[in-house]
Amino acid sequence: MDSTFPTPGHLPVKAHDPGTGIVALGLARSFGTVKAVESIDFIAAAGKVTALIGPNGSGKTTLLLMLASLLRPDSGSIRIQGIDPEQDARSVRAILGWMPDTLGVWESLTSREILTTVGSLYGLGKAHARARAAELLEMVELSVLADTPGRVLSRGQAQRLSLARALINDPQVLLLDEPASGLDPGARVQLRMLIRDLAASGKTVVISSHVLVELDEMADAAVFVSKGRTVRSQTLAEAGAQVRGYTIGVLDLPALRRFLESTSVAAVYQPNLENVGGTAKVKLPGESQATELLAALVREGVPVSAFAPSSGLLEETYLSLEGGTK
Ligand SMILES: Nc1ncnc2c1ncn2[C@@H]1O[C@H](COP(=O)(O)OP(=O)(O)OP(=O)(O)O)[C@@H](O)[C@H]1O
Repeated sequence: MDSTFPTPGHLPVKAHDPGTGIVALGLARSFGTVKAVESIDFIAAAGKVTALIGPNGSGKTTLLLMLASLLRPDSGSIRIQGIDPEQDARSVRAILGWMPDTLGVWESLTSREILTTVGSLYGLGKAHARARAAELLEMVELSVLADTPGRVLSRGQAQRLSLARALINDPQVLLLDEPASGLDPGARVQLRMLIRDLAASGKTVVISSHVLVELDEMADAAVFVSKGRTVRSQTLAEAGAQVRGYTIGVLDLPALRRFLESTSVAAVYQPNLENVGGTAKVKLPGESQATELLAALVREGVPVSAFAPSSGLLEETYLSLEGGTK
């Protein structure tokens, strides 16, 4: 494929080294009369983590299934590392790791047996499959449960096994559907580090998730979908540069109000009931303006006790889109 595509920020750049990442354009897929995916463009670069974000029922899983060659699109084109899954599903599956939102575990098999079995399905020899299974069990910290049956795994443990399963063939492209769901806070931090490492090693990583704050720390770019359509693509740097709500906490609200009014910054004020302090909510055009405002407040002696974005970067975009798509 060799043409120009809309990229995050909508800059028409030469999209692609055709050998890398994912390029899906104009995708549509219906189930009977339900248009699960109506018009989705999705680009994910190699070496980056791309978030797929959208409300329930917006078509994320349907899109991932098409990218994974498990579902045929009614129309549109897909290239995974330059390969068309409709023409060559086998080659796509060989380079792809798929972590579904819920893992069907073979209940009587142990975690080790599940991984070695999947390994042999990918054509790994017995010894290689066993070694790879041991390595992955170690990586997702399931070694102690390696020989207990799948049915006794907790939801979080099953999620970790699912991730290990998705990595068995050392895939170049990883599709993760809600990977953090069911994980405790410690396991979420580990997952985040693991995903960053996988991207740093050159893999194309796609994550569908509702936990937007977590994606802020994990993703390089995001594609927002709603009602089966792509409604926005942006990099995290672009998200950081957009208008954003900030909450300023002060010990002296009248002093803050005087300062903001003198500099024509509009705000919504919320006084404390028991003292002269309170909070103000403001909209600022970007992170550098936020830095400047904070510095000016400190310089002017306004007693600031808190200064923080009112929501996460991606959450800000999500909420603005939600408002516009309802
Ligand atoms: N096999 C199917 N048969 C009929 N309708 C389907 C099928 N799969 C999905 N749909 C419908 O297509 C729409 C998109 O579903 P999809 O699962 O892709 O959304 P999603 O964004 O992944 O949702 P969630 O965030 O809740 O997981 C929904 O209205 C869903 O009911």
